[in-house]
Amino acid sequence: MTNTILQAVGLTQQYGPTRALDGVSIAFAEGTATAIMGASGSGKTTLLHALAGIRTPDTGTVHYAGSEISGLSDADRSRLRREHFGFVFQQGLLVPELTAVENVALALMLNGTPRRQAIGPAAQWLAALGLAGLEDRRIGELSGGQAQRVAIARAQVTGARIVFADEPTGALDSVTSDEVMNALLGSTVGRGQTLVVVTHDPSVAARCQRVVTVRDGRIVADQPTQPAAAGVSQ
Ligand SMILES: Nc1ncnc2c1ncn2[C@@H]1O[C@H](COP(=O)(O)OP(=O)(O)OP(=O)(O)O)[C@@H](O)[C@H]1O
Repeated sequence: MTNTILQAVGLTQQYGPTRALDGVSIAFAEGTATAIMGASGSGKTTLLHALAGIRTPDTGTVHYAGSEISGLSDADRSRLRREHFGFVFQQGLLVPELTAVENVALALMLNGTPRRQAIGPAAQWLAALGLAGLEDRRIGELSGGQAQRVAIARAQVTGARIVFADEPTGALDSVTSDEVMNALLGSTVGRGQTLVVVTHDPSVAARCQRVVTVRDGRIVADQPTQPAAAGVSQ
């Protein structure tokens, strides 16, 4: 029996005349990778933000590891996000003035870890993602795929139990996209953690165990992928 780590019930979100979420209920089993697909404007990012506690929906609840997060104060939700969740976006939102290892260490430092204790684990994560030797490069001195792997290391260094990714391969060519997905899957579901990834790319979705399709703020399909297609390779 798999554990449900995240569960949303009845999420709605209205932006003026636009119903971005229209009664979405969904649960995620721990240790699985789920792709969220759908046309532009269908509500994918709004759903991801509601699930991750970035934004409180108008109505509905989100439970993480059995506790309701939708009712937490902003400060408590921020702490929960920093300590339990990791984020990877299309543009990695890395700090260009800092080096690769400093960007990763920053996630730990924001949680109160002193810099000298943060650098070691940050360097270990970079090495695990194939970036040994590039620790002291600034972000502008890395390729797009390398920078996304720095973002994955930053999302994971705090021990995040769920990684939320929004178009993590959107700016990459197909070979680099595949490498980044290998890194993302290997560092999450490959270690028993959970991945929720918004993507337009069917080849990214095919690497996940489950594909959820959103249209007009509703889930219109929720299906497992072919077992042969899904999978984790390092
Ligand atoms: N802050 C906002 N204010 C007003 N409308 C918004 C806001 N955020 C999103 N919307 C609208 O809500 C709908 C859903 O947006 P959302 O970003 O969730 O879609 P999406 O499926 O992620 O799209 P894309 O694939 O283009 O990123 C869209 O019609 C969008 O214009």
